Amino acid sequence: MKNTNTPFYNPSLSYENNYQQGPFGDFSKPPKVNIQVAKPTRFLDLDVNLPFGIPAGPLLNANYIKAAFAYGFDLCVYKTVRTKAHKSHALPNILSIHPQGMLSANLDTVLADYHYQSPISITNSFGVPSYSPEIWQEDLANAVNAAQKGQYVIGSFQGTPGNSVNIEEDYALAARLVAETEVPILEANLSCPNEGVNKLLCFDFDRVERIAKEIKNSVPDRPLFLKLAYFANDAEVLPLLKKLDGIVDGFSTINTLSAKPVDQEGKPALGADRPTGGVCGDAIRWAGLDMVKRLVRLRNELTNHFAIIGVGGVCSVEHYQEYIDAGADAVMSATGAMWNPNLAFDIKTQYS
Ligand SMILES: Cc1cc2nc3c(=O)[nH]c(=O)nc-3n(C[C@H](O)[C@H](O)[C@H](O)COP(=O)(O)O)c2cc1C
Repeated sequence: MKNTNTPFYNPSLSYENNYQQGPFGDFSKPPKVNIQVAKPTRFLDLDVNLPFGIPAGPLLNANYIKAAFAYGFDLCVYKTVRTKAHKSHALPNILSIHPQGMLSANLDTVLADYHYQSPISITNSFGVPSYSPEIWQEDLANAVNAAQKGQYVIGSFQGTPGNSVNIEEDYALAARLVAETEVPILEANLSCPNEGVNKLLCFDFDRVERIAKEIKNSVPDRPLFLKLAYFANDAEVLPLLKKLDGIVDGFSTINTLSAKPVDQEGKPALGADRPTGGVCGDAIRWAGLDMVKRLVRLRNELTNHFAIIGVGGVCSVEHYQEYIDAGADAVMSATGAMWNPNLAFDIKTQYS
């Protein structure tokens, strides 16, 4: 294990301070190089320089998106927004975790602390904060304008119980507000808890179908991705894919695997009120790859045409290649990119 670079998001500062002061490390200054790939790749019906980028979360605002574009990340997801302002959880929001071997999808207990080491795995716990639309719409439009040739912003959003008459309408409203910024691609985050049920929204297939239809009715002219959690086998996700055929344009997967982060004494490391946290980074790559292979297999079986964005544990050129070999149309890295802002350039060096 070795120590890591300065991450572009500072885990020891609050979300608000990161929003105001970041990005940090290399992302706070222009890159020393500019590596281009020889030929663009088709993604949806767009030409993208390299189908690689940063998924929803670490790119908090236009300043982060601009830095990510400058560092060659060509698909940049603007952090998930809501229809009303929503506060972040208090610190800690990010802790390093040290799983013994591979993390399972069954709520493992893992040691969590502040020793960030490579290969990097973390737990993140923010509660999907958002500023109000008055603030994020202008900023997102600014981010969209920063894209250079072959680069695209994806606007991530989610509905919030209580913000509209029902959750379906709130997703549709959020989609409309995001689309007003001229963002070219939409992504609905469904890997959030379902109302009143101890399960994620993406496991409630009827509701997901209703949400996807409402969004499409509301914004018919923009490609729509759904962000999915990990499904452990083909049979579990097959009915969802059947319901969504022809409604959505693609899936981005995975979000995080849940775990119980604990300190040296075995107490909840995120605080007594947060016994579980989402794990991302190296420890979940197996699950992201498993999901991509599953979706590729089922896409072939169903003769569907959805696009797949592979996410989870991408920390190196080899990991990017593993996802492409598995059949992903595009690949993204959150944790890996946070601790290695030159990751897109590393990959482009191999492909140029
Ligand atoms: C700091 C941080 C914040 C995140 N916030 C969000 C979010 O707001 N919406 C979302 O859909 N996913 C969010 N995620 C999950 C990532 O998009 C991604 O699915 C997950 O981190 C797995 O990728 P990784 O292993 O490359 O980190 C967040 C991840 C991190 C590290």
